[in-house]
Amino acid sequence: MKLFVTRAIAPEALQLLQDAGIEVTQWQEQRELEPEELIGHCMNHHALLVAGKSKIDRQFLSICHHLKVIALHSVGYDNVDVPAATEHGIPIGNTPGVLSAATAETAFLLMMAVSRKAFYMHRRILNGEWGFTAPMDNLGISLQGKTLGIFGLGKIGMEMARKSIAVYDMKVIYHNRHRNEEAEQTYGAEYVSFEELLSRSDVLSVHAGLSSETKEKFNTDAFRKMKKEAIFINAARGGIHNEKDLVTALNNGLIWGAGLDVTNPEPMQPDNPLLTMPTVAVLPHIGSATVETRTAMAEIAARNIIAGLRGERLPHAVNPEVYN
Ligand SMILES: NC(=O)C1=CN([C@@H]2O[C@H](COP(=O)(O)OP(=O)(O)OC[C@H]3O[C@@H](n4cnc5c(N)ncnc54)[C@H](OP(=O)(O)O)[C@@H]3O)[C@@H](O)[C@H]2O)C=CC1
Ligand SMILES: O=CC(=O)O
Repeated sequence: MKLFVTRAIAPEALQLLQDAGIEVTQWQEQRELEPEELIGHCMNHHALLVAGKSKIDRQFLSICHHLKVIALHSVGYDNVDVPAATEHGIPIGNTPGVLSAATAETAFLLMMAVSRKAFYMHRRILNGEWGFTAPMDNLGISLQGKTLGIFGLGKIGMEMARKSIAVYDMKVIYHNRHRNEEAEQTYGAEYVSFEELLSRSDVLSVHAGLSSETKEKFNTDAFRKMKKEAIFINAARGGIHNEKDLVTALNNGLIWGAGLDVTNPEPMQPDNPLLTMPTVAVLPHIGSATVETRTAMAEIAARNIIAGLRGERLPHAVNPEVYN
């Protein structure tokens, strides 16, 4: 059985695949595969492991319908046309859970950095602008006891809630489509409407997946309803906010600051005005990027591939309906 992998992944996972007798070809170039190149490789393979942003759309699936399994090296699956995969009988695997702590850590880091203008202060030092430490200079905003609003309180949101309560004794409110009773019991999280989430949050942290429902949910209309002192954090998908509207909201003082691990589009261009704003911190989509987490993600992806090639149920399938 032959597997094509779209990026270099952790060696521990390659070992699992080899032990299972699977022949692995890894794309080694430091660029994303073009769609035609991906199709070309898939024609000669039985399985695909997608590590990166390659689009698995209906056209790709109709050409590569012989694939027995596609495993994502991510929990998010907005790059896949899941209904089309199910129609073609292809199980799609993802990597939930193992990356929740690391991704929440990234959101937490951004929240702290924005609240104390840390990235901006670093840039000023690099420019030789240490300045005076006068009482009213360089002031940030304290997070102690403030209200954290979570849009999409699932596995990563739970970790964000836990850290924010433990460190800053924050009050957690959230908006999902369904109530998260575990979060309500464990963290005293309060379920609120989307409008209330906007109006009450001191920090609003986005942890929902990207879908037609969440696309550009954070736009001028939403930013206008937020507190002027609020911090907006997005460590989920850049498509959930409208970036031009975010720039305008910050410039016009509709909100105070923003921390982004994900941008719209990616990569963010170096001349983007967000990169020079004092109350903005941007990271290049490194949410799950620790050695431990990426190894665990690769191992789950490998286990999904092995199960799929053996005709067994994937340990983590995005489309379990494929087995009906
Ligand atoms: N920056 C990075 O590197 C990383 C980013 N991510 C992103 O984080 C996302 C979340 O991951 P994870 O926590 O594991 O996923 P979960 O499925 O555990 O949580 C997602 C939450 O979002 C809620 N949600 C989904 N749609 C909506 C909606 N339309 N309105 C309100 N709430 C909604 C869901 O609740 P309900 O169904 O009740 O609405 C659920 O609680 C991933 O999809 C991925 O895009 C993940 C890992 C790393
Ligand atoms: O963005 C990363 C993911 O796992 O989803």
